[in-house]
Amino acid sequence: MEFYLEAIATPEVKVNILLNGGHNYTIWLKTNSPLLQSLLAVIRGDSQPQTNSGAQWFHIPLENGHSALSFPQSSLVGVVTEPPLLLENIASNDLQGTNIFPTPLVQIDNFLTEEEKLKLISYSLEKESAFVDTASRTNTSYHPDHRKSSVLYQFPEISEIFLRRFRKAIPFVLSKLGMGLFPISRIEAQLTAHNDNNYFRLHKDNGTPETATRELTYSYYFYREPKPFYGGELLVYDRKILNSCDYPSDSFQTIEPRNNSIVFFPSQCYHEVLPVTCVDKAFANSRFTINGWVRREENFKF
Ligand SMILES: O=C(O)CCC(=O)C(=O)O
Ligand SMILES: [Fe+2]
Repeated sequence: MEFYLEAIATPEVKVNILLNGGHNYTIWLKTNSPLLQSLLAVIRGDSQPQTNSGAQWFHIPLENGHSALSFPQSSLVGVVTEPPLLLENIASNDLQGTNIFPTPLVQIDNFLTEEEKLKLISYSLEKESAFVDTASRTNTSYHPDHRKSSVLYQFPEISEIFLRRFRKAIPFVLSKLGMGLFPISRIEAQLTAHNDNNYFRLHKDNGTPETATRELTYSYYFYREPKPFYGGELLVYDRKILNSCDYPSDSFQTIEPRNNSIVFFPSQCYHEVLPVTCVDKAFANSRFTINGWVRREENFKF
């Protein structure tokens, strides 16, 4: 199922520009405005080097163009943004001679109410016959055993329960992960079941042209109590950059699929689901998830 939203992340950001000498000015900018990107690039220290013609300048129209704020790039000391836009400090990581980037990750417990979670469980059990094998969509002759699980792509009856909570969490989650806000084109969601000896081998979620706009991966876990399976941990790997390509590093975090918890991480990070052991093999005793991806608008670049 795919949900189309206008943009749940704030479309406009309040930016307080801090200049040398203690001056500051507040303006409002769209999250995808080139001016905002340029201001952030200067703060990050990755703007173009200055040319012979002298210092580069910012010229910012104010009051519908009746006045302008002009200052050289070198006067920009910082910006205060509301909501917070956090910058990934790639440059300083390079300086330290490391090409390993720890994956930021957030897991939130008690994401839904107990009643809502129970409703998701009984809904999933009612729909057992509508679940399909994931193998046909994911496995290839090259990787015949890449994934084993079953999935339900349509579940309109319960999407609202989940989405209500999900929408609210996004700005907090992006800020916790150190990811900037982005205009959201859509949120994808699927309901999966991992039963005995089901797994999903190492992969990342945005590695093809069709999936390239996925920015944020999430997985919400729910199942019957007492916990009817073991295994099924999610391993999320740190990133290793070599010759501008990224690979999973040897280091990873192990996420216990705690009942009624949701985990978030950037879609560019490699991860895998370890095999589940579900002794009685009953569908009702599966490790269930609602999982998916938050996509940015196609033409938006960080
Ligand atoms: O079930 C999980 O914990 C993650 C699933 C996953 O990685 C995916 O569906 O792409
Ligand atoms: Fe994945």
